[in-house]
Amino acid sequence: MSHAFRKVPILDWKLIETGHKADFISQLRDALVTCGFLYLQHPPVDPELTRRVKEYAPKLFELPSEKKLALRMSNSPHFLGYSSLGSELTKGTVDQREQFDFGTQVECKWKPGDLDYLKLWGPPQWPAEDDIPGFRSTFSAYLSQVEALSEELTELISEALGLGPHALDVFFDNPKRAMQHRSKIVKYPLRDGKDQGVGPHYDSGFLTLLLQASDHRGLQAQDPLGEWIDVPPIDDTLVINVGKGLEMVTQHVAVATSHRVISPVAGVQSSPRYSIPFFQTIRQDIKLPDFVLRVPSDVLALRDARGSIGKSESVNYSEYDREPTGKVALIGRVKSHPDVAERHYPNLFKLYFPDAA
Ligand SMILES: O=C(O)CCC(=O)C(=O)O
Ligand SMILES: [Fe+2]
Repeated sequence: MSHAFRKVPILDWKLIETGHKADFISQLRDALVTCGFLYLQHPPVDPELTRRVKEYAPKLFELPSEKKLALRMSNSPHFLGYSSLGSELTKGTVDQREQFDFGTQVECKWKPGDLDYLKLWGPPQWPAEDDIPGFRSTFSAYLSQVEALSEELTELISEALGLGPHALDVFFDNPKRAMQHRSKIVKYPLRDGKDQGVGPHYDSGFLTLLLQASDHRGLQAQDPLGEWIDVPPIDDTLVINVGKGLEMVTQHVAVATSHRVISPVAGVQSSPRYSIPFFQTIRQDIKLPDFVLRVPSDVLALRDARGSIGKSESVNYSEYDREPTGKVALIGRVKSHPDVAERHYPNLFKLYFPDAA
């Protein structure tokens, strides 16, 4: 028997800042087990920085088309850059969104002869400073604060699972800041019908920290009974959700939840929706089944009391069973962005799109 969650829980970071960590951890455990989604209210990210990042989002898409296309993702073996409307697939269906993929700043370590997935991390394509003054430094400062928050959250999650605060360190490189986390700025334009902004999917890594950058509904999470639950924007919050990687290493105690975005409807809404997810990545070189955590039995009992998770139509990440995490991430990118794959990973492109001309 599974339980519906109906509403996404709201956790207040002020509990951490005012010495109520135990309460926060207990609410966190509950959210991880039952929902896999939560709002984090009053996150430790400078509100002024968040405000400026939100303000930049529409401006980025107002750049002239030729400037956007000069940053097209197919320039980049790292799958970083601009994707025009309709160029991305979720489970074979076109998503109605336009986006810029960025990441924390790293150099590409790949050299000829290395494994192909090592090419996945590398420098983002930034717009020219003159075209959008202050954007790069503002967004980089935001990413750095969200990255720090993601690190704090992984420690709290570890404690919520009854493990020491450092039990999840094994999933990150040392130093952590040598890793590339990804983030993107997404625009969902107005559509005429009930269009797929982004189709039902799970996130692949550990945690996603999402800033809803405009006042639109549209994001929905699927509860275990298959119902789509609204996750509307709430002021001064980030939406945090569990990815398939975290679910797997916690023996499915923390649950990855399928989610989607319905496009804003012309006539009902008057402007596009914007959002800014930050995807926390994990070390590229390990196979997750080799690193499953020894979660204590009282916490496993919470999972068992929750019951099984309903099957859904979402994209899944069965490759985790046999491939290192870096390869799983690369395969995910190949499936979503075939044009980039065709240019930079022709063998994988042929494997996943055998019918392409
Ligand atoms: O735009 C959103 O609110 C969610 C986007 C999302 O789920 C994703 O890009 O993985
Ligand atoms: Fe997602």
